[in-house]
Amino acid sequence: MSGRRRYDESDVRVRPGRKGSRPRTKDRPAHKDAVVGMVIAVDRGRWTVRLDDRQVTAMRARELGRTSIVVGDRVALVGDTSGADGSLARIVRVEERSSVLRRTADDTDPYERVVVANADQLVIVTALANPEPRPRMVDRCLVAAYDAGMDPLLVLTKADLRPAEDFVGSYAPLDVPYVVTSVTDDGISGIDQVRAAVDGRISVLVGHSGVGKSTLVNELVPGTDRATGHVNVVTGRGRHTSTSAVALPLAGGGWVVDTPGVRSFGLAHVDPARIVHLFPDLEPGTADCPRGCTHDEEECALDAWVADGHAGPAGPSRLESLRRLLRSRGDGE
Ligand SMILES: Nc1nc2c(ncn2[C@@H]2O[C@H](COP(=O)(O)OP(=O)(O)OP(=O)(O)O)[C@@H](O)[C@H]2O)c(=O)[nH]1
Ligand SMILES: [Zn+2]
Repeated sequence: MSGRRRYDESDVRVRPGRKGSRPRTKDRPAHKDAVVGMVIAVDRGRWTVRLDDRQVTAMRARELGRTSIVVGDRVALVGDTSGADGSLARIVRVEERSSVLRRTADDTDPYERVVVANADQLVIVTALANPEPRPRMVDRCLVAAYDAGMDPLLVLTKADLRPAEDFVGSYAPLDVPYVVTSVTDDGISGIDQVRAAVDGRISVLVGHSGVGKSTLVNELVPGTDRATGHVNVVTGRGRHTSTSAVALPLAGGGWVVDTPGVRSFGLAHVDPARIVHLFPDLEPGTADCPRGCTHDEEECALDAWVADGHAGPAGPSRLESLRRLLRSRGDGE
């Protein structure tokens, strides 16, 4: 069954069927006349695809089997690609992905699934107060971003309620870029910095309810009202779309992908070595670790290495940050 294994781009290209149960079409057409666009919304077996000058509703061609096609995917379309009311195109190919962001499995769905493809930045929105920041959630997002090959950006909202210093301080050893925002009488202070950071890129926004994500999105994407289900902007359908990821066009080029239904990311597959690799100042210190060291255990050689000053004065706080990220994989928050 398709659900037993994780699909990736190589599956998309070479294995159209399910585990060989479906005979591969000998004459699989090259689809030279296909047009390529980006998936901006997915809703009940229909994909909304943005082409240069129009938006097209499409279905998945049978030859693709149950291949996952998600927001951000670049897909080739054939058939009626006019985008006219009631028209339906066929997705016949999914282009190779440059990044995949996975959400974690939940009780009803034991498999990790790709939620967004080809995004290059993960914007982690956290309120400085009301609701209280959740550092462990932020840590998990950071690991997910690094693992997906995406740049992280912290957006710290509601600075009018609490200064950002303490929170920023706890991330200083990680050197994560951040922007501080607050709603004022003249609009949102800090929004220009956010805009500059997302300009021309594909950014995925994550954050818990109430942190001010909609406030930011409404400001970044004029004409979007996330609270009312952004009906007109994307799918032309109703509110239910707001539980799945959706890509919204930025005025200055690029996209923000809102992920209302995504609470957590799958990190179980992340190899500790990949996290250590993000700490080039500490990495050489693992040479003396026992085989299979988790780097969060008594035998870990990093403690002595840092104590000997090899990682400089920032060593201890860097090691603490590394361990925090390593532990965040098991949090499941
Ligand atoms: N004091 C203060 N309040 C803010 C700020 N930004 C947003 N809010 C308020 O916080 C509340 C939640 O904002 P939303 O933008 O709806 O938050 P959200 O993250 O989209 O939350 P959901 O819609 O539940 O997903 C609203 O009452 C906003 O007016 C801010 O910078 N300062
Ligand atoms: Zn170790």
